[in-house]
Amino acid sequence: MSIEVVNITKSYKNFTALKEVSLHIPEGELVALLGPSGSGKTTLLRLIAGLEQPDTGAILFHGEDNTNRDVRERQVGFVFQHYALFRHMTIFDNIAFGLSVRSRKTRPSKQEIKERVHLLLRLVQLDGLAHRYPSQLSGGQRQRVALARALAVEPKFLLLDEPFGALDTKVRQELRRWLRHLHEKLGLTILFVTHDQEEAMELADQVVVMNEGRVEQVGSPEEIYHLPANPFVYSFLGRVNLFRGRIRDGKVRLGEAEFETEWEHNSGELPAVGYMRPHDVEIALAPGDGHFVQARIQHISPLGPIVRLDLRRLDTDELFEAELSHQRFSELHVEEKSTVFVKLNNLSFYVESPAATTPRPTFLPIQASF
Ligand SMILES: Nc1ncnc2c1ncn2[C@@H]1O[C@H](COP(=O)(O)OP(=O)(O)OP(=O)(O)O)[C@@H](O)[C@H]1O
Repeated sequence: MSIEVVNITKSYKNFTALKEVSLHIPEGELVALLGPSGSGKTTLLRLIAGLEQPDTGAILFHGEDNTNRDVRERQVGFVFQHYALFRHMTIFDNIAFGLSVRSRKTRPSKQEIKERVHLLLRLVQLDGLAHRYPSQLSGGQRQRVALARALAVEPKFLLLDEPFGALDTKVRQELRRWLRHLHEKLGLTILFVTHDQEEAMELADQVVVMNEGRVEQVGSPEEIYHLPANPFVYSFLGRVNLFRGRIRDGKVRLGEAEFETEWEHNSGELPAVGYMRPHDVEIALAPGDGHFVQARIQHISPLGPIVRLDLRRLDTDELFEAELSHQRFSELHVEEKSTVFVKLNNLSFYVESPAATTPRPTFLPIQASF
């Protein structure tokens, strides 16, 4: 079942939690809503589920308007961060709950319910635990029961709100792999909320990046990582260095480094910012071809598989980070206070749009040639 969110706005008193949000979630996709705390992810999920009503806009399931349908009519499966199983019920009864409370006309027979629950228990790899109570399971097992319970009523799609948020890293990783596998097996449309970019990148077919009640970008994990639409997305998806400079007549100057770009606006000189990931920073002991600037190593931190260097540019005084493999680091024979040459590689430039009329700045990514 596909989901269409059309121009939704939602306010609480005088606070606008969602601002003109539109989104298309194709049938069968595993989609992540990713954003910082307070960006509106849960609000959007609750509106799709029918737990809240939008001020304006519409929600369509498979092209059919569901905006005014109530939560039960929408046939959505939910799982929240805190598993919220019924503590006084066995695992079997928890999973069977949604079916056994149906009206007599639509309720399956006892035998059918039993078969379905056992099928689901096998699916979530918990067969044999039907007679236990939630307190006798681990956090990861409880969360799988919550998923089985959501699936029992054969929902049109699944909405998961930080489903693994309360679990430790190792269990989270296991459950992610398991959810991916489950999705492949069932082919169900799944929309899940996370503020963990690694979780979104690892699991999702499409990632929706949200910020301050708006959608900043929708794309595959590769697209949002390699072609971020604006500085917010760039910064949210991992560590990043910022180099501030100016653009004029298509040339960006960042301290002593100068870059040709395809910028064609005739708007005089404007501030431009270059973004660069720490793992793209190349360190050398002598300048080579390209854009090298000099920097002094302030601090060296060996961090598992990589070594992180904190550096200070000599031309602009800007601080930035580089991440090197241990092998490259040992080849360089550098130490704190060494001066090195840094290649400004793979920079993405953004200029705040001079024509922006909206209350928030729009950014124009520009292509540069090196
Ligand atoms: N019932 C409510 N009344 C008033 N404000 C609300 C209500 N629900 C949400 N908000 C506000 O709307 C904004 C968006 O909240 P929401 O829970 O959707 O964010 P989120 O992205 O899911 O954040 P988190 O990751 O922290 O759960 C927040 O500033 C929140 O305080």
